Amino acid sequence: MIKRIDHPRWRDRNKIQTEPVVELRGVSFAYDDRTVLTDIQLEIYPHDFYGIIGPNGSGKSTLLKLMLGLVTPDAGEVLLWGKPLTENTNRARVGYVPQKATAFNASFPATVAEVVATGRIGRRGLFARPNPQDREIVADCLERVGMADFAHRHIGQLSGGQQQRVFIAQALAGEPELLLLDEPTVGVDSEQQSLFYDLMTHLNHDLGLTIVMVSHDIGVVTERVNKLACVNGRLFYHGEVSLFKDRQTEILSRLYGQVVEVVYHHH
Ligand SMILES: Nc1ncnc2c1ncn2[C@@H]1O[C@H](COP(=O)(O)OP(=O)(O)OP(=O)(O)O)[C@@H](O)[C@H]1O
Repeated sequence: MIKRIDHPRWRDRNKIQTEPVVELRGVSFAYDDRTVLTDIQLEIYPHDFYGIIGPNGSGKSTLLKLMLGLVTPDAGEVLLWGKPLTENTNRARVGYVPQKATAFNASFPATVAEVVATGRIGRRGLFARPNPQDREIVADCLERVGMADFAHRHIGQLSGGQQQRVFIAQALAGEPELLLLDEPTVGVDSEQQSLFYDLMTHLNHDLGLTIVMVSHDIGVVTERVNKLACVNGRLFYHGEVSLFKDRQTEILSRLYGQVVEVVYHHH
């Protein structure tokens, strides 16, 4: 699975990448008549590890859904790799781990390997039988997330943190170049959380995967991502984390409407 991602254009990290992977141009969106996002303008570039933070109900998940084409903007445009989403034939290049993916019924009748194999559907079609290459990719993705030993266990019998790794493997099985994750560390203990971020850093640095992640935990996120969007109906900040940190108190108090103390976890 790495071969396709590990293309020379991904390897040369010093080369200036001019085309954003994701671009939102003046995007507004309402559920029925309730406006959730207004005039969102942002670009996400190859190799970005991009965090999205904001209060509850501020439109973070909706922002990801716009990038995925699960909802369509009322105004403005969403582009992936320079093409409007409506014309995009490359959705298979995007991996998605939705919110609460880990709230799994313990009796769900599927093994870890079967769940990860469903991540191949975008590549080989719904009814095609898995071939040896599919099986190799599934095994490789489980290995990558440290879950190879659990391949034949039932998904419902795993802990939240283990299930989370399986769903990341499922997304990776589609060989994405862009990985979108919605609150992936909710309900995961701090040790698993740290391992999760190590895995994301590995995928981002070593495989050149572009990662966009919604999170509540400002302290951890700002230690790990390189770019950040602060959203609450509109964008309050969008850009380098280093520049965010210089103005963090002011940005966060505008974003949350109160003074916010950021807790940093040191491991
Ligand atoms: N399918 C839907 N239909 C109607 N309203 C919705 C729908 N999905 C979300 N909303 C509303 O839109 C607003 C933004 O929701 P969204 O899930 O994008 O926020 P969020 O920042 O991800 O929230 P949280 O941090 O609580 O997960 C919320 O007020 C929510 O209640």
